[in-house]
Amino acid sequence: MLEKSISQAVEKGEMLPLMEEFYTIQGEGSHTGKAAYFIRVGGCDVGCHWCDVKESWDPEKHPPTAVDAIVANAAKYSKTIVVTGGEPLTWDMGPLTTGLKSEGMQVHIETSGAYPLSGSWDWICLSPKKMKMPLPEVYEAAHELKVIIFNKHDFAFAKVEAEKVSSNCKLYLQPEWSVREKMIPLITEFVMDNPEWHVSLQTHKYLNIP
Ligand SMILES: C[S@@+](CC[C@H](N)C(=O)[O-])C[C@H]1O[C@@H](n2cnc3c(N)ncnc32)[C@H](O)[C@@H]1O
Ligand SMILES: Nc1nc2[nH]cc(C(=O)O)c2c(=O)[nH]1
Ligand code: SF4
Ligand SMILES: [Mg+2]
Repeated sequence: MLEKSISQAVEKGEMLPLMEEFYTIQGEGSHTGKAAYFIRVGGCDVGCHWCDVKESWDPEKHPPTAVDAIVANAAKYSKTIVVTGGEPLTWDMGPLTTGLKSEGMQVHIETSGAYPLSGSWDWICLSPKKMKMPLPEVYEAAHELKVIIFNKHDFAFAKVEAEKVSSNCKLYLQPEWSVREKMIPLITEFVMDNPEWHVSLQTHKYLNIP
């Protein structure tokens, strides 16, 4: 394909910079423990200093891949698909989610909410970041709010963020991996004092799976 037609296809969400795809167990949040096929789309400019997938940030490092091919492949593995990144909402998620849903799949997203909500989703996990705050439409649509706890200030941030989501949105606190030993006791205490919040751990890292 010519370079211009590739960039036009990416613009329309018909091609996406694909970093990796893998069949594993959802390790985090509400669907922890569920088998799912992960589609990791490259490109993110939010810039979390503790991001565990920094290799995803530069979209130029990931080949533009036709959405039809991504869908056909994913269909072989699982009925549950998790689209993550990078920041998937950098791109138009319409064609990808239309394709996945036409195959009867349950389609979940992991997002910072920093860009307009595109695509149609069965489950939206919103993980807000102070550097680039979520858009109002993503707070409204989120099924799950997952706040990463890196330091004590993040508990106050979590409370403010919980005011912005719908009343039936599930609330999770997840320790930033590198400081988990320090933060887990604080998270435990906070959740016992504020039982509307639940603990989320990156269980895939304990299980040694992708
Ligand atoms: C890599 S991000 C990709 C999706 C999207 N950009 C986002 O941040 O939600 C997937 C999830 O991992 C979380 N995460 C990233 N690095 C982490 C770390 N070092 N410790 C704990 N959670 C982390 C993010 O907050 C997000 O919930
Ligand atoms: N097993 C597993 N579960 C996950 N949940 C969210 C992940 C992500 O990187 O978005 C992730 C991941 O990378 N692996
Ligand atoms: S928004 Fe997500 S992908 Fe982007 S830097 Fe933060 S954790 Fe990493
Ligand atoms: Mg991950």
